Amino acid sequence: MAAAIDGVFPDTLQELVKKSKVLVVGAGGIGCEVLKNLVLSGFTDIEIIDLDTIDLSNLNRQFLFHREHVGKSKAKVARESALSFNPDAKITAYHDSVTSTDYGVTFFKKFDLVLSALDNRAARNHVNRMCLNADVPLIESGTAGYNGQVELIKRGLTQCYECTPKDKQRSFPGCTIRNTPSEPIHCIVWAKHLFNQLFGESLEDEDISPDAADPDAKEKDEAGGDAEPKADGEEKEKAEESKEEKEEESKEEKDGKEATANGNVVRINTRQWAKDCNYDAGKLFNKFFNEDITYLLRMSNLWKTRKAPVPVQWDNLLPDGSSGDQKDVAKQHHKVWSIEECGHVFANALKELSASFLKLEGEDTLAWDKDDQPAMDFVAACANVRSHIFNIERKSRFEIKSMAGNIIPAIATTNAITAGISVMRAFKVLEAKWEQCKAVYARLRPNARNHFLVPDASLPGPNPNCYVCASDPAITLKIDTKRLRIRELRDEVLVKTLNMLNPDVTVQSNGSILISSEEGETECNEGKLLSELNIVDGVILKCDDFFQNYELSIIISHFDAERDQTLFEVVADASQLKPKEEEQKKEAAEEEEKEEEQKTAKKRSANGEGDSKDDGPSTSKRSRPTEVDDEDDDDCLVIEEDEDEADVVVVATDKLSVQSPPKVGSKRKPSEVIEDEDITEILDSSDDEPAGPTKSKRSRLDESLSNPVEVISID
Ligand SMILES: Nc1ncnc2c1ncn2[C@@H]1O[C@H](COP(=O)(O)OP(=O)(O)OP(=O)(O)O)[C@@H](O)[C@H]1O
Ligand SMILES: [Zn+2]
Repeated sequence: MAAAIDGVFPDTLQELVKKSKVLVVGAGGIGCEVLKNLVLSGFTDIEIIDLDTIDLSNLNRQFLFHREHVGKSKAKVARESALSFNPDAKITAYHDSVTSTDYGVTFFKKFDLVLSALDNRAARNHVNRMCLNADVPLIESGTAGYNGQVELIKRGLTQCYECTPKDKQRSFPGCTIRNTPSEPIHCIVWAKHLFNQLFGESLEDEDISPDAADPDAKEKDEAGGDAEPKADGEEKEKAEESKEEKEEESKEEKDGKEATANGNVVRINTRQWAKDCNYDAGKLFNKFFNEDITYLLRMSNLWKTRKAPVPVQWDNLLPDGSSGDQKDVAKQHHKVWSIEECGHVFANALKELSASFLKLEGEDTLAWDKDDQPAMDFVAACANVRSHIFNIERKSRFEIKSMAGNIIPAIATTNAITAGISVMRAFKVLEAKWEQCKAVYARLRPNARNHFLVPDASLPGPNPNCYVCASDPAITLKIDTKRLRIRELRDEVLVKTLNMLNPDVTVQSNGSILISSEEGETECNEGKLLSELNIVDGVILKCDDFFQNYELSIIISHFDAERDQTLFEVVADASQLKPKEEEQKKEAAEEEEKEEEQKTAKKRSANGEGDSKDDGPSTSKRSRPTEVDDEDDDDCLVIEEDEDEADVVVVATDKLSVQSPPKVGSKRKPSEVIEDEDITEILDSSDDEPAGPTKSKRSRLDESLSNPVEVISID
């Protein structure tokens, strides 16, 4: 405990360190380093939480763990190892998710400071909300490869984690994944879904079979609208059949289809069907890569402007029933496997996965994990076969692993530097030297002043429009109310996008309950479209997450989504949604301006002055502080705070505003629930917009909404 030695720290800081209670969230790459630093700095009252167990692949950078710890709780082993630095420290470890209801606001209030070392946005958002509620300073950190970032979040003083919109996580529409992939990632996502359909948690919106209701597959009439497909041939039949099926089956598991002798289609569950086939590699391969592709080819409209896929047959691929014993192929991680090799890998992985799956005896499912060899082999092989079929470049297993896991390789040094900065920031927080707690960015290349660590120029204050930390948060939800269902509003919008845990939603105008956090209370609403319940343009919803002590108003703004468009978009700052008239005026003014510019440019080029530079439209959107331009960096060898980071680029910030105290939880009692009949009655009484049938027959939620592909970012 070097820092506890007299003279290392000023006495006051030494005292503060000794008597502070801190929480570390995450015991991975950064968390292990943070814990070690805290203990070595003299902190003696620490709690640490991590939901995971130690994986072999963690050992190259998580130095509190060793080979014998593989499979054990990260938090618990981290605690044991850290105690070896100071056996007198009191460290409590929780092998649990920080989002569990066991760790509510009261739990967070115990701490003087929270240091988060997480790897995903959902958990970060949650910790952010808990710290705001408990009014505990949070030091938030993250790394991505050589880039690292540490920032302080303190209620009323700084931006919170959700004050600035984050880059959209990359996601793909369902019909692109199921019908018209054009990039390797589309095939990788499809292969992961296939894994889940066979062995994992099978989600309806991860269906891998062709989507016959794809609007692109329909004929367009002269006006450009949707027309029914041609009445002749199987195509129509299939589309009709699928339409009906989709309408009737929405919930239950589905997928496999087999034609009986009399031409009827018997629906069977893909998972069950695969089991019934004894996981015969040839049969499964032919279904996914031959029959389903042949079916897709019948949707001829899809291939008018695209290159048509070419089905692959197992027997042509691996003649003579070749069993696929080439085990070593799968070990060639950097090689791009041939299609035959993919076939071998597929067969071997299928054998292993099905054996593991059957051992579970229907009680559980397998979880896809990039570090699980057969699971990764399976996805790599299937993704490549599909890529081959759609004439997309194939990738090596190594590349696919990185794309499937969205991995930017973790760099131990960056983690160590970032954790070091986190703990140095912790000292400043304890001393309440807030101005010295500016965010710091670690970067690969030195800036013009030869610095690798660059602090922000200022401590950005809270965004008054933030939908989390503002005193009365509200968002506008642009949403296709004719295609999105209440269940999707809850799961995709409120939980996945707005990060609530278990929301209650009421309609502001009449208090009717749309979504209840009590199980079963509003089940009858779940399958209904928003528009069916008169949740249409202009309606305001009140959302309340009791556990997060979080209330949010949602203003519904309806739009008709196009085929490849996601069905909703959260607009945190309502001023971005200009009234239509104003928008038109603005567009007209811009148009005029453009014409004017063009005229000037023409004149200039006529005068030999060259083209004018188009700087593109300006945006008033605030962005998260990003790394500063090299030329703009100032003396900032970090940590020893320089007060004069003068010409560092400053991201527009709002003035500090004092937060209102956290709201007292006001859990609604079940007795206040309005029965379904009431809802129907109230909703029917509104004539804002008729609850007409949906335009598109697709009943599925776009892939993009249901399975955002996470991209690790350091924000
Ligand atoms: N909700 C959560 N509650 C508690 N811990 C969490 C939660 N979400 C993520 N974590 C933990 O945060 C840590 C982040 O560490 P890190 O980024 O090094 O990830 P990793 O899983 O150890 O490594 P990699 O993802 O590169 O294999 C992980 O140990 C992870 O288990
Ligand atoms: Zn905020």
